[in-house]
This record gives sequence, C-alpha cells and structure tokens, in this order.
Amino acid sequence: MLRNPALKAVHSFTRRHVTCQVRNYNRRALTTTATFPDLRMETMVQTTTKHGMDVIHDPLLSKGTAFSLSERERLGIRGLVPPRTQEMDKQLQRIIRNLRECRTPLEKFIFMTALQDRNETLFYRLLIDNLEELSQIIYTPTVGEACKRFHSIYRRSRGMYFSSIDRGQMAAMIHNWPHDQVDVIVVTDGSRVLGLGDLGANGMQIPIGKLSLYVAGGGIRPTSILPVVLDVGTNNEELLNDPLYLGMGHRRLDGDEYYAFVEEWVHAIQSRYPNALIQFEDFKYPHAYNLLHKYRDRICCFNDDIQSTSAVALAGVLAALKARGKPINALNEERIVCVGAGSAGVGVCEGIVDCMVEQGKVKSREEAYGKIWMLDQHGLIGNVHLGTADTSKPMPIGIGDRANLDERQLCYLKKDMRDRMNLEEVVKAIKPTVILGLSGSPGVFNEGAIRAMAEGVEKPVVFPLSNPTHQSECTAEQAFHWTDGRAIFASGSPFKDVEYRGKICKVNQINNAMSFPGLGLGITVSRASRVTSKMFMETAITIASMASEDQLKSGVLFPGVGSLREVSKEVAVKVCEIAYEEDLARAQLRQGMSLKEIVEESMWDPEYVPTIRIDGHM
Ligand SMILES: NC(=O)C1=CN([C@@H]2O[C@H](COP(=O)(O)OP(=O)(O)OC[C@H]3O[C@@H](n4cnc5c(N)ncnc54)[C@H](OP(=O)(O)O)[C@@H]3O)[C@@H](O)[C@H]2O)C=CC1
Ligand SMILES: CC(=O)C(=O)O
Ligand SMILES: [Mg+2]
Repeated sequence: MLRNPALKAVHSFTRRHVTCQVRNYNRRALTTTATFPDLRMETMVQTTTKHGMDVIHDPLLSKGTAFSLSERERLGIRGLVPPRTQEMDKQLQRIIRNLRECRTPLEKFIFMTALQDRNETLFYRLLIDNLEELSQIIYTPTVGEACKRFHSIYRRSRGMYFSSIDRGQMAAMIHNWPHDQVDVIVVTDGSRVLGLGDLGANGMQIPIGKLSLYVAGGGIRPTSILPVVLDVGTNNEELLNDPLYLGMGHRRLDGDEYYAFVEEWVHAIQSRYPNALIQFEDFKYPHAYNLLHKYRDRICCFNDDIQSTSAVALAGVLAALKARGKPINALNEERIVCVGAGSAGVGVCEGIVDCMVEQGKVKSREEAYGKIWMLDQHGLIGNVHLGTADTSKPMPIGIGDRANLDERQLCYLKKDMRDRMNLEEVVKAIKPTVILGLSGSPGVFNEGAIRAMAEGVEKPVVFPLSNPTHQSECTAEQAFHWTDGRAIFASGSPFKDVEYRGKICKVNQINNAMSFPGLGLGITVSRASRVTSKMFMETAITIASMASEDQLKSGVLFPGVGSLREVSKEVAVKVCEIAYEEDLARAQLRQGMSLKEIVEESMWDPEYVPTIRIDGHM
C-alpha cells in the first residue's frame, strides 16, 4: 500500500481524554492515551519520544517559537522558548529580513544551512515559497562555492560519509542512520563536482543540495532522504595540503579497489534500505558510466549527470523545435554539435540518439550518430587518418592521447572530417542548428563559432549547460549579441534575461534539477524496482510539452525552477504510468484514485502539525 504522507491521529473521545491511534511510516499502529485538548478528530500529528531541549534541538521536530502552549506543556519545553507563540508567517517575515541582510551569496548559503539545521519545516516552507531565488543559493551556482569552501565553513554534520578506513564496516555503519525509512539517496565520490573538478569529501554539499530539491520540488519527506559521500580520497593537491580539509588525506582509490569499495557500499545500502532509489551524482567519467552499467539492472538507481541531464536537455531541444515552428518528431533534421565528451555530453547525446531512433525517421542508430558532432578538449572527434589540426602527421585511431576514447565516444567519430578541428572550424563546416556545451570549460563558445552558427540558421539553439555560472561555455549576453538577438538560449546555471536592441531575450535554465525530483517522486510513489530509459525519454517529452504557444514564441522553452513542484507532479505521474506499464511498480494502486491524485497526495508540504509525545515502548 502507498504510505500516507502525513501521520494521522485517529481519536476516539471518552469523557475526559482522547485515545489516540497514530500510524508511523511503517504503518505500525501506536496507541497512546492522553488528554489533548487542542486536537480534534482526524488531526494530523507528528509524534516523538523526545522531551525538553531534545525537542527544541531536533530540526525535524522544532518549530522554534511556534509551539503552542499545550505543546510546550506536554513536551516539557515551557519556559525554554520566548513566551509569545508566533506562527509560521511571522517566522518567515523575520527569516526573510535576516536573509536579505546577508551580503554575499555564500553568507546566504550559510544562513540557509543554519536554518535547515534548526528547523527543517521552516527551511522548506521558505525554499518552496521562494524557489527561483533560493535554489540559486542552496543549489547552483552558490553550492559550487560552498563545496570549494566546505572545509572552512563547516558547522554541523548532515548525511553520511563512507571512507577508505570504513572498508569492512559499512553494513554495520548504515545502522547509525537514525531513520528506518529512506526513499532517496544521493551519493557522490566528489570526483567531478559541477565544472569544478575533484573536490573530494567537500562534494557533500551536492547531495545535500540535490536532496533539498527532492523535498522542495518533489515533495519527498525530509526524513526519507540520505545524502552520502564515498570518500575514496582526492587527487586535488590543494585539499591534500590543507590541514583543515575534512576528507581522507590520501590520493583516490582506483581500479578494482575503487569498484570493490562501491560494491561494499551498495551491499550495505541494500541490506537496510532495499527499496531506496540511489542517484549517482558527480562521478567522473568513465567511473560514472561503469557504475551505471554495473548497477542499473541490479538495483533501483540512475546517474543524474548522464540520464536526467539527458532528459532535460532533450526536453530543451524538443521544445526548441516547437519554438522554431517545427514538429517535435523532426529531430533527425537537426545538426547538433556537442562540446564535451564526458558523462553529461555522452549521456545527453545518447538520449538524443534514442529519441531519433524512437521517432522512426532514421534508418539506423548509426544514422542518428551521424547527426551529432562531438568535441572533447582536443577538438572534434574526427578521423586521425585525415590528420589533426595541430600536426600534419596522420595518427591511426587508438594511438597517442586519442587512445583514451572509448566505444561510447567513438560512436560519434566523423570519418570524413579531420581529427581535432576546433569549434569554429566544425561550425563552419557543418552549419549546426543546435550547439550544446557540457565541457565545464568557460568561454569555449567563442564569438567566431557562435557568429558563424548564426549565419547558417535563423534561430540558433545555443545551450551552454556547464555549471556553475562562471564555468558556462558563454554568457547569455554574449549569445544574444553574437546572434543578433535570434538565439534560443538555455544555460545550466541561471542568467538574467537580456535586453538586446529594445527586445527582451528570454533565458531558460536547462538543469537536471527540472527532472530528478519528479522522477524520484514517481519512483517512490510507484515503488518501482528499476529506473528505465523510457522513464527518461517520457520525462523529456512531458517537460517539452509544458510551455504554451505564446511562451514558445517568446523564447521560453518550459517552466522555470519556480514551477518545479508543478513540473515534478507531471513528471512523476508519467514515471508512475511507465512503472506500471513495464511491470516494475510494487505499490498497489488505490481504488478510486487517479495516479495524479495519488502523486499529489503523496507530496509532503511543510506545515506545522501538533506534536504529541508517545511512550517509546508502545
Ligand atoms: N546543466 C546540467 O544539468 C548539467 C551540467 N553538467 C555540466 O557539464 C560539465 C561536464 O560534466 P561531465 O560530463 O560530467 O564532466 P566530465 O569530466 O565527465 O567531461 C568533461 C568533458 O568536457 C571535455 N572538455 C574539457 N575542456 C574542453 C574544451 N575546452 N573543449 C571541449 N571539450 C572540453 C572533456 O574532454 P576530455 O575528455 O578530452 O578531457 C570531457 O570530455 C560540468 O561543468 C557540469 O557542471 C553536468 C550535468 C548536468
Ligand atoms: C547539474 C549537475 O548535476 C552538474 O552540473 O553536475
Ligand atoms: Mg551533477
């Protein structure tokens, strides 16, 4: 059965007191007999065995100044908080005023973290009500800065760390986590944090930020999430030499040792939380792919950078087709350049190829690969027999530094083009309609390349998707100036709309944050045992259909982060449908309720509910 998202107290009234039957997350009925003059029949409540200061200092229970007098009595906190009970709206007024006084985004980040550490209900209310503004603090771009500075701004622990000294202990350690029900785990090894490289254990802020979006955008309960760092070391010299660094001070494990480490962790998770969805995040190529292929058919997991980035980028490309007045099943008519051949670049291009094949307008997968030109840091993945851009000596494939290319990247090799052509040369040669940036390399969309692109197409689709903002392949302003205001533009991190010659040019944000919360919600609600390719493709199509004709005309491709809850609902319903269709769902459908109603009812909404104390032995 699907879990009721809120605890429910069912009261049977006797003359002087109430018998209260409370169901916890495991649907175990707990019964307590006490007098609750402030509660009515069917009141939602939260329960605790805690008392006094322990209640005030538990961020999942604390309401700060909002505890009612009756709650203060029964929880033993009378006199421990200021006397006036202040409801959430007043608390929000105070919080917002204090937040606005923070001078820098990083100060805001620290402020938000402190709020999350003392009162999660208030934190999530604030976040949901101001998603567009505050996602830029708890997520990209500010989270990037917070990762770099994690070891110097560290205040209080959140999440779990599994490190090289924990080998052999992980199955026992997982029981240290205080919650019996975990629905979503985001795990990183910190090897490629946004476009910032190897940040080791400092990467913890990424799972925390992603999971905050799961709660705020996807309605997952804050008690059901688990952020994890696999601290297998770091190769970041600066961190290794910093005495304040909090991770293991050795170089990264690699090879068999690395994969054995991850395997032990997966076993530990499975032993306690066999139904949890695992999101692999910010693992460097090729580990990211290797882990995905190892686990995707074994456990309920996906790789965010590969798969949900692919869903949202495909959504952007499909919506851009519509914005250019083309049908979305004409993807095969596009000429796409992808700058970046790592997890995200290859993942996004695979999603586009899957979609072209699904649309049935290409004869083979190979034909679809032929529509995409891929560049890595050396330039185009081209034919080394035709020579390279920087040397006239031909070099057969598999020799020299091209030996690193694997079969996933070699699918895009262009036999009729010279290896390592630079971006501008590629653009001039093939006249692309779409250019994607997933390189983590700022400024690689240079003026020459973008101007050349704009000469060949009326509405060039320019998507510099690298994060955070300062790693973006170009700025919004550059894209609109170099294309004479004609670009359809989206970036990974937010930019402001641009005014160009009196016209407001719209900026979209294409970030996997638009897809993973809804996906996780759908998996959680249906209790799907696996995450499938179809779920990502349908997520893309769902998101691509969300903008109105007028929005598309104005350059808006789909709703922004501010509408994340609405987007997540739609995505979750679609993911649930697929889970049932593909026979992967383990939750029984509820009679008389549509999937949409079930999804909506499952979404946690931060509000204060009365707290009652129960006897821990009941
Ligand atoms: N908007 C979104 O939702 C998402 C954005 N991203 C962003 O994508 C970026 C890449 O992530 P990911 O793929 O995981 O990282 P990887 O490290 O796996 O891959 C980076 C790729 O970029 C290539 N590259 C580096 N410099 C250049 C250059 N100057 N010109 C062309 N290619 C270059 C690398 O080449 P080589 O192989 O030769 O080293 C490599 O192929 C990050 O900045 C990340 O923030 C990632 C996921 C989601
Ligand atoms: C957004 C994201 O997942 C990344 O930049 O890695
Ligand atoms: Mg990522």
